[in-house]
Amino acid sequence: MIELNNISKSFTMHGQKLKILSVPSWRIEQGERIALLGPSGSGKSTLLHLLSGVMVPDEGEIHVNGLPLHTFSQGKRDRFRAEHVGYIFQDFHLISSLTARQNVELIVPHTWSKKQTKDQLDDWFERVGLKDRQHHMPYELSRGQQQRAAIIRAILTKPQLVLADEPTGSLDWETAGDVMSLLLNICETEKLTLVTVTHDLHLAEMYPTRVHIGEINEVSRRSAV
Ligand SMILES: Nc1ncnc2c1ncn2[C@@H]1O[C@H](COP(=O)(O)OP(=O)(O)OP(=O)(O)O)[C@@H](O)[C@H]1O
Repeated sequence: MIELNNISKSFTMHGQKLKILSVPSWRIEQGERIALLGPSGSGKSTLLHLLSGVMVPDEGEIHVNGLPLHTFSQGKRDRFRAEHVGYIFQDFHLISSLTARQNVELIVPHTWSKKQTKDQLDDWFERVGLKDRQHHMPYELSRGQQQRAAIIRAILTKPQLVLADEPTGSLDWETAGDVMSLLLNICETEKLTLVTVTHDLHLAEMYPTRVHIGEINEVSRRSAV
């Protein structure tokens, strides 16, 4: 379970301090799959950065399965992210000089044996429909295929939290539906907690839970009035 309490976050731009987030309380249950909606600039990505520990709140508390993320040093937050968070980006962030499989191999925990690694990767590339393309370079893959490889990279270690920021934003509508459905199915089967930022109301309909940022962020609620 993830709990946010009395969170605030401001940025200073051109000497002016601007409050972006004011979240009195938000609770995400283990295994929930949430589409996070809201207009551009309403703080959705900032909220994901707080959940992943990329940023810290100015005030307030974030607990992830009991871990007080808001008290962690940057090094401890980096380790937390590496161990407990899977991140999916709009533009995939695959390393262009490595094959799809090598990109995934990069995050295999050192505790996994060679056999466990081979079995897991064989299984996942088959499950996402990339068995025949896993040894191809990213530029040899379609955008949808690249995102499928990026999804394996995000979920392979069964992180406590999967965060996806516009994961289908650069895909055509049909591929977007397929990729979103794959991501949702994997998180349901593996019981992973998923928070996805999307602008696409149609894709958000696929999610069991939809949250408009105005429901949790008092700043964007005020600015929407
Ligand atoms: N590091 C930063 N420094 C200064 N301002 C920032 C920073 N990160 C975000 N902001 C500002 O915070 C506000 C919210 O940004 P954020 O990216 O969280 O919005 P968003 O809802 O994800 O928008 P979009 O849907 O367009 O991606 C914007 O006004 C943005 O300019």
